[in-house]
Amino acid sequence: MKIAIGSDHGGYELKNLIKEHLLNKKLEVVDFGTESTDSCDYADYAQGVAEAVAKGDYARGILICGTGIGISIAANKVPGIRCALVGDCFSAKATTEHNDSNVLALGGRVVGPGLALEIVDIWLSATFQGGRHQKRIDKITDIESKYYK
Ligand SMILES: O=C[C@H](O)[C@H](O)[C@H](O)COP(=O)(O)O
Repeated sequence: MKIAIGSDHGGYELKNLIKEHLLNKKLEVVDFGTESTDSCDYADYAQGVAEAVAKGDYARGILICGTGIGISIAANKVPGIRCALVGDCFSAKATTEHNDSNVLALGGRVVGPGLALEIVDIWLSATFQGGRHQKRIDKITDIESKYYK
């Protein structure tokens, strides 16, 4: 599985930890930046990762900023992206099973490293359940089509 990962300065340290964790699991991970803790703008990294996932170049994306909020808002502007901001294990499983989220957002200043890695593992290993959930995702896509021509 190919995973695109990106962060702003507020998520930089957690991003490195997650990257190392995924590489140890022999997953293919490509880092879309940022490269340091110097102040930068989360929208730039959200766009890079979200567009790469939407194009189909990567199966999943992971985005981290200070809270996870700004970077998830930005990612969700890219058509085809279902970015879920997650801070607990129950939601990590549910958002794959129910929302088929293709991007995970985390808050580097919110969740500790242990919980963050657990969330990533649960999110990646859960399976989309389809059925009634697919119908609901189709309705999200319908909303997108109304605004993005
Ligand atoms: O939603 C936005 C993110 O949490 C940013 O990481 C945060 O706003 C950056 O804040 P600052 O520029 O004060 O480090």
